Amino acid sequence: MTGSMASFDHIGVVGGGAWGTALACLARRAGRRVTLWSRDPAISHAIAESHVNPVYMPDIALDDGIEAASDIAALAGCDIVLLVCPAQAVRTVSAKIGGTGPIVICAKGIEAKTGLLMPEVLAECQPGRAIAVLSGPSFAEEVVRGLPTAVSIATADHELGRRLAATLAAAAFRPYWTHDVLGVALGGAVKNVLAIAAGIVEGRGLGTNAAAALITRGFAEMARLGQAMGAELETLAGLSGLGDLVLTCYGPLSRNRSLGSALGKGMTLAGYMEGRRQVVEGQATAPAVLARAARLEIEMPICTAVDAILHRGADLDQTIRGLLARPLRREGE
Ligand SMILES: NC(=O)C1=CN([C@@H]2O[C@H](COP(=O)(O)OP(=O)(O)OC[C@H]3O[C@@H](n4cnc5c(N)ncnc54)[C@H](O)[C@@H]3O)[C@@H](O)[C@H]2O)C=CC1
Ligand SMILES: O=C(CO)COP(=O)(O)O
Repeated sequence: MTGSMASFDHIGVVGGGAWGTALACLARRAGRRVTLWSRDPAISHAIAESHVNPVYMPDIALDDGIEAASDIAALAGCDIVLLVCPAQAVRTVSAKIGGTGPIVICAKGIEAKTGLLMPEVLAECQPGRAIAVLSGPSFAEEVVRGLPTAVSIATADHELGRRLAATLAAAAFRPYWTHDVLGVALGGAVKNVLAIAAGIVEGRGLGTNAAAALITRGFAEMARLGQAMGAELETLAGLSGLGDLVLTCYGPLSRNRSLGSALGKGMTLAGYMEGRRQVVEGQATAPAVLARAARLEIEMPICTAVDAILHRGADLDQTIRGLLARPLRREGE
């Protein structure tokens, strides 16, 4: 089912970063009314009035007709709200969203202080409210440039999934829907940690064989944890899991991969992040993934290595040697 009968008309967007800006443009292309709130009012007003995001996407002309809200309360009247802030801010920001319409989580990560996935956080902050997760291989800049992109939208309610897909679909944007909320949220969170590892492989000059092995064995880690938590393998092997893993591990636009690449070239985490405003989700999510995996007794050697390099002062080359020297085993074990 497509067309106006099935769609929502007025879309609220929370967050004026790269992805919130891209989703606001997309929703305009899909023919919707769009109201965007950013915690930095200068950004939402520049998007609405000058069609540019001066901080997060300065070189790209944006779609017109996006309305700026100076108060998040203005989004209470929207039919749906896209929540597009960093994962670690989702709890605080979501508590301020009024109204009763569905909230579509577009952040990818795990809350560090609780180990909860984004839909689990929302269930605590907005109990009883319909929740969906939008995730998949989708660099914001390519979406704004109108390049073809496909994503997953997960929600427990099948009919809502269809409506959300119909609402956001545009000529070059193709959402698929699924009921596997946990699988979509988990895949998007774990891929960011693995993308840091892929960046290290690139920055350290370990070669393309190593990059392919990293993606494959990284996916095995994602699938092990995801299945133990109740996610479906089909989802993990889909756009929001394997699809986004491949994009961020190979795509130079990835901020997680770029951090890894800098670490691989010898830079420190603090040095890389200094003065940088863009979120690098894998940093905070790495320890949270491991905490969740430990509870289920799941081994995640690549994610463990990333966490050790980022947060435990582990030596990069020694950590890589350690991974390569792990006991040999049957593939698929
Ligand atoms: N950039 C991309 O290509 C994509 C990003 N995402 C996800 O979307 C989420 C947001 O990413 P981006 O927009 O790219 O990040 P960004 O770094 O470009 O922008 C982050 C936005 O969140 C706001 N923000 C930061 N802390 C906040 C707080 N405590 N309260 C309220 N607002 C706060 C910032 O002011 C900014 O508007 C992340 O979870 C990311 O993984 C998902 C798909 C694609
Ligand atoms: O999630 C993304 C694309 O799907 C963006 O990845 P980065 O956050 O690593 O830039």
